Amino acid sequence: MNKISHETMRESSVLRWSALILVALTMFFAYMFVDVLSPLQTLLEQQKGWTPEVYGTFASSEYFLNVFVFFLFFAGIILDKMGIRFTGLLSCIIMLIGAGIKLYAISDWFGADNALYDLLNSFAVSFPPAAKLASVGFAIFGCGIEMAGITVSKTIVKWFTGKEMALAMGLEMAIARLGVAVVFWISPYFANLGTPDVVRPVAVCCLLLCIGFLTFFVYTLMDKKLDSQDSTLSKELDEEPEEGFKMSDLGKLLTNKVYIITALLCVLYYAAIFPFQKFATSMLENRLGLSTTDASQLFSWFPIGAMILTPLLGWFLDKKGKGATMLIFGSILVFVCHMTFAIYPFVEGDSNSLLVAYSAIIVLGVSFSLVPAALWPSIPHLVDKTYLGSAYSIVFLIQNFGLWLFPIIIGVVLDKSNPAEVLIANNGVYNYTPAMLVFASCGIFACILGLWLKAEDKKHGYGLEEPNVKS
Ligand SMILES: NCCCC[C@H](N)C(=O)NCC(=O)O
Repeated sequence: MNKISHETMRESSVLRWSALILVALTMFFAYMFVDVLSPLQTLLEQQKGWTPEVYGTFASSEYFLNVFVFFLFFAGIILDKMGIRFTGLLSCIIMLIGAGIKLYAISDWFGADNALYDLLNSFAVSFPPAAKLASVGFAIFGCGIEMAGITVSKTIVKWFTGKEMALAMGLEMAIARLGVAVVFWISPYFANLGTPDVVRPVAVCCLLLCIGFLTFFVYTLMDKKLDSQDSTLSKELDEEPEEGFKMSDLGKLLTNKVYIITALLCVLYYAAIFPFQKFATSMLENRLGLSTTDASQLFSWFPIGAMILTPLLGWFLDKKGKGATMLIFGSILVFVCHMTFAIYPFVEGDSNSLLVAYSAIIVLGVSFSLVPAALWPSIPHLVDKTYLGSAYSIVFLIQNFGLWLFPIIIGVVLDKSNPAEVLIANNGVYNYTPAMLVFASCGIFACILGLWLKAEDKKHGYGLEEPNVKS
């Protein structure tokens, strides 16, 4: 009898980690694009007249189509039906189209003599036409990045199941966080290179997105080879092919209590992170009296902290487990950080105030390592792998609802808590306390859900507290 070799590309650690780096680079450039305007809120207000409410609505548009046209739901089905290569490339193309529209919208080419400009100027006049078109572009881009996100999660499960899965997910997120940190440095730099201008950094990030497309393309060559090795192996072992996604699987997902608790924890936790990221620079400018560049560089320690710790915590989860406990601690820390920014009596130019702000940002970075490192590798413990793509897409869909809603809520809270006369009396300095209390409350609710999840895991043994690597 012939001896069957079980060796595939995933057994080579060099190839496995190379695959990870290629897809992680795609996410690196995508995350850079997401936050390219985040450090420039003040410049957008000065140059383009985008008030906090306009800016908040624009920031939330990234998630609009995913939530209200259910794009993420379809993305999950496309991923489970069409596979990683098709879905990944499609997501890159969608990101490029959306990014191009956003760039055009904020550029000088889109001006008053343009028919589309006039059309967009004919309704909701308090929302500038450039912000409207930029929001459309960002909404399209948002479909692409979320589709890429679920594709990359499934890719990691494909290459790393039974191996260093949490470490790989942690490393992928660390590379994405590096993208955010980098953009918080380079965006104000490019904006201020010459006459201050918001278009320059966006153009640079559009170019970088093209590199992300290329790295994913190279990955598809590896993916194709792995699929052919897997199908040869299945034939030799006489295994039944996998059935793939069925509509009935959706019912199974939505009635899976522990999966729904995880999704709700995800929406509340991330609502306190990504929407905060959009307002953080401006919050630090207003609370500490910092310049845009200083505020942006201070905030960049948040993704840097998360970048350093996420892979370490992923490694810890692989070896020691304790995933549900990590979710609880991470939620407590997000609360601590936001409460600090809500109530600490910061004084402009005071070194203690600066120390407190740095500490709170680092605490947030630690939190943002604990939760993602534990959350995403927990999904394969809770659902069947035949509909894993859809499982990730539904969690992202629920999460996206929060990510859409919260920038709008925060924009409105900021406008309402800073009426024009108060703002003038405060020399244009915004009061951020009510907005930060909204973010802090998300941490409390996420913590309660974390405790519930841990109790369910203890009762039913999903393995959330178990290590991933089976020795
Ligand atoms: N603005 C980028 C949002 C990406 C959200 C994505 N659904 C996600 O949660 N990714 C995992 C992470 O921790 O970044």
